[in-house]
Amino acid sequence: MSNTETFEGIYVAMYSAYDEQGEVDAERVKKLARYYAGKGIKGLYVGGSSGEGILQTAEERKLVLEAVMQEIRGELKVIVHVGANSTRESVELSKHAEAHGADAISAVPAIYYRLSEAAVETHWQQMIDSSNLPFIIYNIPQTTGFQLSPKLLEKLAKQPKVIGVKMSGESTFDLQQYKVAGGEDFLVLNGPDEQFLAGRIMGADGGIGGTYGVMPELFCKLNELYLANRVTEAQELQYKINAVIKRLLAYPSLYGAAKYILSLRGVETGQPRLPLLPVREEDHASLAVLNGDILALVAEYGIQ
Ligand SMILES: CC(=O)N[C@H](C=O)[C@@H](O)[C@H](O)[C@H](O)CO
Ligand SMILES: CC(=O)C(=O)O
Repeated sequence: MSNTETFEGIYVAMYSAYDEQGEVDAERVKKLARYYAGKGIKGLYVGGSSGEGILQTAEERKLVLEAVMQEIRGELKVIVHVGANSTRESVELSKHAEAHGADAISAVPAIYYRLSEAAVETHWQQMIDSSNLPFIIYNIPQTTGFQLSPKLLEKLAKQPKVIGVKMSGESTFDLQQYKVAGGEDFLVLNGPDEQFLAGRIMGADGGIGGTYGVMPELFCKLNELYLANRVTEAQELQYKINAVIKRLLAYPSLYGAAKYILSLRGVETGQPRLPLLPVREEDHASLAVLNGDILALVAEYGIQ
């Protein structure tokens, strides 16, 4: 099977799961992974922006991945974000991911230092060389400040292990250029949830998203409508999804809001870790309304 066939589809960017003291809670991680396993998605993206990987120690990140693998290995594909500020730690996490049966690794460039393209290339290359897992570049220039050039992508993609890019930049033209630069079987996963449909039309093979976690069913449906060429209905659903995303983004903390919504469904994951702000008590009531509206949309689309 080709890489794109193997990995295309909808990936929930999984949130962190902490106990009430803010410690990683393996049981809660498992429960969260189990919740998603029943939703028709292709897989999970573990330890990315939504998963707060860069706010956790290497030991905590390992614990999270191990819990996920114990719970849903073989049921869902698992792409694990192993990017850390030091190459050394990223390599350690890559090896751990391979040892525990993850399906692919992925990484942002290192942050803080303004790194040259050569430095980022070396950083990624060490991870690629340290395991036999497929590698998916994570391009998110608005948070890292690093803009992946199609030239570097093309160079990296020549290696069989470099199978794709998670494109969180907002230009769908850049997305399409990555698709071209990567070649025939290069996987492009859409980042901005607000333009999933646009990304798909411009060449993405699926998506990984931070808001999918509160409405995975709706993104699966949107993907289905796209695949069935029902573009008008797909656009209508994307608009409805975007109204939800706009409401989510109006809170001081996207992940705080999303995690609170999950708690209303019986899936407890605690608060995000500082400096990401916790959900405010004064927002509980409006988040309950938002949760109701999401569930009504899911019902409207006839999804269980
Ligand atoms: C910049 C950023 O975090 N992008 C995420 C991943 O690509 C998205 O999934 C957003 O969380 C989402 O589109 C909401 O704006
Ligand atoms: C938002 C996203 O895709 C991530 O968690 O990395």
